Amino acid sequence: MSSSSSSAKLPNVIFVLGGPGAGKGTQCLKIVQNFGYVHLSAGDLLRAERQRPGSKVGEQIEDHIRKGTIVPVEITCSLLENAMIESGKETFLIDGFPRNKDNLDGWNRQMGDKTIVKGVLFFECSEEICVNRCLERGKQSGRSDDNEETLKKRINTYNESTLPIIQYFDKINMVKRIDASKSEEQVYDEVQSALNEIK
Ligand SMILES: Nc1ncnc2c1ncn2[C@@H]1O[C@H](COP(=O)(O)OP(=O)(O)OP(=O)(O)O)[C@@H](O)[C@H]1O
Ligand SMILES: Nc1ccn([C@@H]2O[C@H](COP(=O)(O)O)[C@@H](O)[C@H]2O)c(=O)n1
Repeated sequence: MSSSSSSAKLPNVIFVLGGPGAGKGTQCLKIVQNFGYVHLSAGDLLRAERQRPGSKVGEQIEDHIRKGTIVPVEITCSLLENAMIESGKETFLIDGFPRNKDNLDGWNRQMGDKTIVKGVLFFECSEEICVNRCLERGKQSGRSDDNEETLKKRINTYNESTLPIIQYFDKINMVKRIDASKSEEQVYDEVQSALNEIK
């Protein structure tokens, strides 16, 4: 992975991580409006690919989403890279990625020389709040994974596979912790301070 000072010409990336329902997508929308980043949600890209007529990996993606497990990085990273290229822009919030070691290793292989990772926004939130937010969202979202059974698996995947990735970034001082249990406005105040420090 390129460090923050390797080249001014490469696209800049901020990874956005946190538990399911922590509020990553909500805050990314606010950031886009005020900071001009392009928001790419790995989950949204996977859901769109799952629906795309003719997709060879649609069933595989659906299987992982229903089980709350992580899609192989070759699929997710290609979707991210294509979306980055199509946007024609140079600053990206990559939301919900890297979710496990396979994601991180795959990113480093495929994108490590093509991007600069500037930092990680970590939306810290209790399991209870995350689950409640997802169940509330599930009443309207139509998402096949916003239900109690899948949420147990998603939380398990988060604890076992994603937290170690956040800890890895923390050890190399790349993480900005945000208290995501607060109101949307309070969380966004913390987000702005964090982004100003990353820039
Ligand atoms: N600070 C907040 N306080 C209360 N509710 C919130 C807050 N932030 C987001 N929400 C609500 O919680 C739900 C989950 O938020 P959001 O979709 O942004 O989470 P996420 O981290 O992107 O989730 P996922 O990773 O599962 O896609 C949404 O219904 C959203 O409106
Ligand atoms: N890097 C990723 C991101 C997501 N997934 C799959 O999508 C599901 C929903 O993700 P959200 O970020 O929208 O909550 C997630 O549970 C995974 O099944 C993935 O495989 N890899």
